[in-house]
Amino acid sequence: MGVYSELKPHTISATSIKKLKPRAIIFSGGPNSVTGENALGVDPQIFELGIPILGICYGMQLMAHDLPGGATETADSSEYGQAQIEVTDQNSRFFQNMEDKQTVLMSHGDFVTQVPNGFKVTATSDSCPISAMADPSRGFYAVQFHPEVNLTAEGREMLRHFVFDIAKATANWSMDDFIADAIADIRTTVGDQRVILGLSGGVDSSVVAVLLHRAIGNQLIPVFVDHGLLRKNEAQQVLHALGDEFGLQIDFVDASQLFLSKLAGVTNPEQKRKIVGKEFIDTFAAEARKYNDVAFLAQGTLYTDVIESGTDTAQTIKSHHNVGGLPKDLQFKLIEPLNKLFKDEVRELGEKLGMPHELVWRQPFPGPGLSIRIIGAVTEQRLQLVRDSDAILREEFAKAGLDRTVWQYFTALPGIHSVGVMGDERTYDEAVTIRAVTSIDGMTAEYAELPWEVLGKVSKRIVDEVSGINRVLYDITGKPPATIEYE
Ligand SMILES: Nc1ncnc2c1ncn2[C@@H]1O[C@H](COP(=O)(O)OP(=O)(O)OP(=O)(O)O)[C@@H](O)[C@H]1O
Ligand SMILES: O=c1[nH]c(=O)c2[nH+]cn([C@@H]3O[C@H](COP(=O)(O)O)[C@@H](O)[C@H]3O)c2[nH]1
Ligand SMILES: NC(=O)CC[C@H](N)C(=O)O
Ligand SMILES: [Mg+2]
Repeated sequence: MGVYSELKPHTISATSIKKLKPRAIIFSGGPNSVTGENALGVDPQIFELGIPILGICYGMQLMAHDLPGGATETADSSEYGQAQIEVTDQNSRFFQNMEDKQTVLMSHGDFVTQVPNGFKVTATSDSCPISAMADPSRGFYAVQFHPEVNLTAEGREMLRHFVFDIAKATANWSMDDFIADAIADIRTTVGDQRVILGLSGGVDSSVVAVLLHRAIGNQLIPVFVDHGLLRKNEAQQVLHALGDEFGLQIDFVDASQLFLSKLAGVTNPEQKRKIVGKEFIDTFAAEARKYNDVAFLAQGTLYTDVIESGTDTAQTIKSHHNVGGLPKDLQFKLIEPLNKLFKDEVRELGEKLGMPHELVWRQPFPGPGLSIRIIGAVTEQRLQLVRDSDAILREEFAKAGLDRTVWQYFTALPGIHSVGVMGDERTYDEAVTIRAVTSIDGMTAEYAELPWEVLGKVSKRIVDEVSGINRVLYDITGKPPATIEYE
């Protein structure tokens, strides 16, 4: 929204907050329970600062738990997914000028059962009678649902009401400030040393490449690793797009045999991710040894990667190879200019930096590549199945124009074998699933509604052309409760 903001841990004292002179405080959600052993609390003086507070999910439950008169309890059944709420307070500034019925994302097991003194209920639903509450006299607002995710249809508007109408913040922070600050920062940190950049051909690392190139020119060494887990023809395409066309001097390393040998027989998803993380670092280190002054490793790490990998207060959902998958004794200092941004912000940045449209809007591809799309052990043969089926899917999506509307789409091997009959012969082969989602930042996603015709064509082609696949499934789960990738 163009408002400068900072993320702080729940342990920050009211005195430290006061020194920062914030316009408002937002308490985020979290996996713990405010009534449980591992509850994360705040300094009670925070409520006396006279600063507006918005509590979201855990944040709301915390307000009800800490403020006199309120209560939070764990109910018998949880609520995960989109829900309809009804705004009951027409004068609420949080919901001003909005329809009474709102579609929101609920993701909780605890419920506020009594609003604290001074609060009133501002929205309700059958499954969550206190869906929102407010005490406008103190500037305290709270919602059980998640206005910060795109599955809450009017969430952004609600947040705007809080930020601008209630907290009276001003929008004076822009991507241009971000570019200038990031470049200045990189120059100060790096001095005259060299930086290795993990370059994947994806949006994030390409944006980092442009920022670094502007900041330190030829002190940058972009390294692109083929770990044997890339998509069909990907290595050639990346070298062509970023090397030949974009003009980067890319250091290309074929480490596929090494990665595949380390992954052999490994089935645990977290273990796979850690192996990939470590092998990447070892590969970068081997490249760094060719020069004598490389102290830094730059990566296109986004905030999503950080938060999903787990922090002091956020649970590990999956260890992204570039964060949670890094070895403990990392020999590089990290440069990660995008680690507070989300994908949509990085794309905006890419556009501002004048990067090619196809690159900026390329679908994300995870660093561990096809290894996390193969449930069970990764073998050359199974890689071939997922690689060939994915190439067919991408080709058909491009023909149908779906590559422009679907956020991410790929095939995966769920590890199911089933009986088929092909040419009068019995088969007992693997199934492949199609995953296609719409999203904005990858934090939440919905399965894409695809034309049957396209699905049918993809299914037929995969079974006809990829020997070893006899069944094609379509995954219709959102995130939450699933995630986009399979591991
Ligand atoms: N094959 C690779 N070679 C070198 N570095 C890589 C490779 N794959 C991933 N990385 C590093 O890991 C980081 C995280 O990967 P991630 O897939 O999230 O970002 P990306 O590839 O830059 O963008 P996108 O999300 O669009 O695929 C990258 O930004 C890059 O620094
Ligand atoms: O570079 C990456 N390293 C990883 O380890 C990783 N895991 C997931 N992803 C990508 O992140 C987004 C959210 O993924 P999930 O819903 O599967 O958690 C999706 O866009 C995923 O493709 C990764 N990217
Ligand atoms: N998303 C959240 O903040 C969840 C809060 C709490 N863990 C609950 O289940 O109700
Ligand atoms: Mg990638």
